[in-house]
Amino acid sequence: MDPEKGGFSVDQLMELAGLSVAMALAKVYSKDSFQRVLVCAGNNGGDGLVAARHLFHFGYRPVVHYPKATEKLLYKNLRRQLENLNVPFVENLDEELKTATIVLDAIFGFSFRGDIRPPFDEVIKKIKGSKLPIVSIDIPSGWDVEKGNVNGRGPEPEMLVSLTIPKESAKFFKGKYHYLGGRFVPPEFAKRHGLVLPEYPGIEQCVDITNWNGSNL
Ligand SMILES: NC(=O)C1=CN([C@@H]2O[C@H](COP(=O)(O)OP(=O)(O)OC[C@H]3O[C@@H](n4cnc5c(N)ncnc54)[C@H](OP(=O)(O)O)[C@@H]3O)[C@@H](O)[C@H]2O)[C@H](O)CC1
Ligand SMILES: [K+]
Repeated sequence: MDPEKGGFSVDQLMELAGLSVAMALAKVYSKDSFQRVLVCAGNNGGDGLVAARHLFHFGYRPVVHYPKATEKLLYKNLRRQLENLNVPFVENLDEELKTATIVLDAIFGFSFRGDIRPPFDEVIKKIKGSKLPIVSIDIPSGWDVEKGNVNGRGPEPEMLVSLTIPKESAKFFKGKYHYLGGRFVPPEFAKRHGLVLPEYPGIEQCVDITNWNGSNL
């Protein structure tokens, strides 16, 4: 456990974040019309792998493109969990984009810096070039964390699922649906850091913030 993270292990945060992403996606895109979810995961895209697992259990048929697999135990376990469900790990993005109904962008988050390096430059180019709706986790991949889609490098997703609190760049999001997930911020912590969080309805793990004007928006 890392006291820096308020006593949560990374696995815990990732599980809750990934669950909230799967739930948010499922609220907007029904499994009957959007069954085949192409999850594109970056080397740190653990929440994408978690979301893929939950989407499988919700009745979707996810496939995962994970071109730079991380060898840390946490990530190996997340892979094993998906393999045990026979969720395919796919290589050929061009082929998969022909049959997918939606893309879940779990490539980069708030630690993305500089120019997009291989193999993710191609991945981002391909998902951008497809006509499929894109759901981005936390920050659309390739976007500057603060300034947004600098030089149009990243996709313009139809849906954004911010985690814990919308990041600076979320104010540049022009898509249709904006949700917040990661329901684990202690109220005292939020108060100390001046974070204004929306209220989660009932027992939900995510909240629709499309028309909300709170922190960073
Ligand atoms: N956002 C939240 O509130 C939560 C996130 N959670 C989990 O946290 C990780 C995200 O971890 P983070 O380290 O921030 O990772 P990123 O997704 O931003 O990826 C960073 C790695 O990407 C590589 N990188 C960075 N810049 C580039 C670039 N220009 N081109 C190519 N690759 C780049 C870099 O790796 P290298 O080894 O290649 O240097 C970075 O390490 C995520 O898994 C979430 O699950 C929590 O779940 C909850 C809250
Ligand atoms: K992302």
